[in-house]
Amino acid sequence: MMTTDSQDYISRNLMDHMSPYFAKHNHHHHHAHSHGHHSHRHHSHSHSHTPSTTTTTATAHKGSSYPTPTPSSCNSGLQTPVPRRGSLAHTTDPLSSLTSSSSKSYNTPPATPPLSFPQTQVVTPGSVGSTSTTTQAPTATRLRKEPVAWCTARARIPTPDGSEYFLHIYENSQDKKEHLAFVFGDAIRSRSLDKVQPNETEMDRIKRGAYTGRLQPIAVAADHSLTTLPPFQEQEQTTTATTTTTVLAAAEKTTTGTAMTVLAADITVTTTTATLIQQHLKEDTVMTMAAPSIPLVRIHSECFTGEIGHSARCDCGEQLDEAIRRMKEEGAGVVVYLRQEGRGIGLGEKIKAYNLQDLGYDTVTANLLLNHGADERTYEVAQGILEDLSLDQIRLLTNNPDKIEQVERDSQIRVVERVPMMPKSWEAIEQGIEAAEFEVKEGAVENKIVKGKELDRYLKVKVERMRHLIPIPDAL
Ligand SMILES: Nc1nc2c(ncn2[C@@H]2O[C@H](COP(=O)(O)OP(=O)(O)OP(=O)(O)O)[C@@H](O)[C@H]2O)c(=O)[nH]1
Repeated sequence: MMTTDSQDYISRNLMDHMSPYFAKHNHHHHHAHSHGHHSHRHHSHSHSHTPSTTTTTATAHKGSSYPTPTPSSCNSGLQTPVPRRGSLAHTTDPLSSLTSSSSKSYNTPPATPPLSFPQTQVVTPGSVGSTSTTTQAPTATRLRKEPVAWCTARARIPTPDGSEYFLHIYENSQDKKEHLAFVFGDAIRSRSLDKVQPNETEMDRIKRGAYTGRLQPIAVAADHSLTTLPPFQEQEQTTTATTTTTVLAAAEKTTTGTAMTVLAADITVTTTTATLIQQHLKEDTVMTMAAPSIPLVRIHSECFTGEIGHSARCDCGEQLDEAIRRMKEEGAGVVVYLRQEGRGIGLGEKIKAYNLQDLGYDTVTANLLLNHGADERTYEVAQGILEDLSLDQIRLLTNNPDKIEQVERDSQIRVVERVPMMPKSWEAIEQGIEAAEFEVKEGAVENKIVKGKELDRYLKVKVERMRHLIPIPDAL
């Protein structure tokens, strides 16, 4: 799936072809390190996260009496010492004590990111490949201090049809949940994951997924001790590439003091250290990169019932499946999976809301009757994840205008296109066919579509009370 499309993107990592542990992936990646020039945006940590402004919010309803119902988420063998890079030990990062351990538990996230990012980063507006956009980023120069979200681990997930994606695990500064990103295609990289951490070894990086290409099995000793890795070799690497896109002039200092400079037009990337330099690195190469297309993104909120529980009360499972199917089809894209169950009220409260819905209250009113907002979700973490993936221009799969507004708010992220998600059962109605006859497209995991009276009512309320942009079929 990701043989051609992924080349449309600029490789954001300098570690391609790295060491014999990686299967050489299907193409010449290139090493125009674009992290530094990408947007480091200002983020106000001080503003509180107001609930959605979409609808009549909870406050007006708190404590009110119930109105009349109106129908309508190991390796003990890794002891063998792997040569450590002395230069990496010299860090001024005050957070280094938090960061050197590769056995950090994801369940106890630090209050601050594990990596020292430059204290202030001047961002010049615009980005790589900003050619075919309809919305322009603000022109003001922005400063930001800390990232909101950072990737702690990543691994390849093969899917039944033979395609695959990389699941990224994120920690963040806002809550203690593990939010996720399903990344399709090889070109979309996490800046925080790729950054070299103090004292880390090659194996540390492999364990947390900070490699490019694909891992391949190594000989494991009978006692399961780790086969000795060849010594790490530091060398200077210069990669030259030309690009047809406009690349911002930028400079970045990593935690190790590595200077990386990206110049416009003819990009010359020079690193003196930082990356795990491959012994088998090819000679300098020159290649032309196409302008990257704008990636498809789905910002999806957790829904246990709809995704795991086969519920026909909502179309959440179908939406997740459809988003993944489309990204497989395009060979690129990201599903940002936020642990905001029940529009932020949590599974237990959503279950209570379902009882009220069975009494006839609609999905919005049921939330309000439980003293919750109609929608308590926030999108700062999603913004942080998109920023970490260097995605500031996106095509967003959604029917929800509130989501678009919130993801763009106080950020340079721009939704350059909204890609609608028509519920399949409504699509069937529009096509004048039975839901059973609806042809589920190749690549979908579920071949059944969600349908029923409850779903129709839920969808209608989203249109009527939550501004969702889907046409209600005439037959309803
Ligand atoms: N409180 C509550 N939450 C629900 C209900 N049904 C689904 N959800 C949650 O709503 C979230 C999905 O929100 P949706 O409004 O379907 O979709 P959206 O993400 O806002 O909009 P789209 O991008 O257009 O799909 C998930 O967190 C679900 O758990 C419900 O009846 N009550």
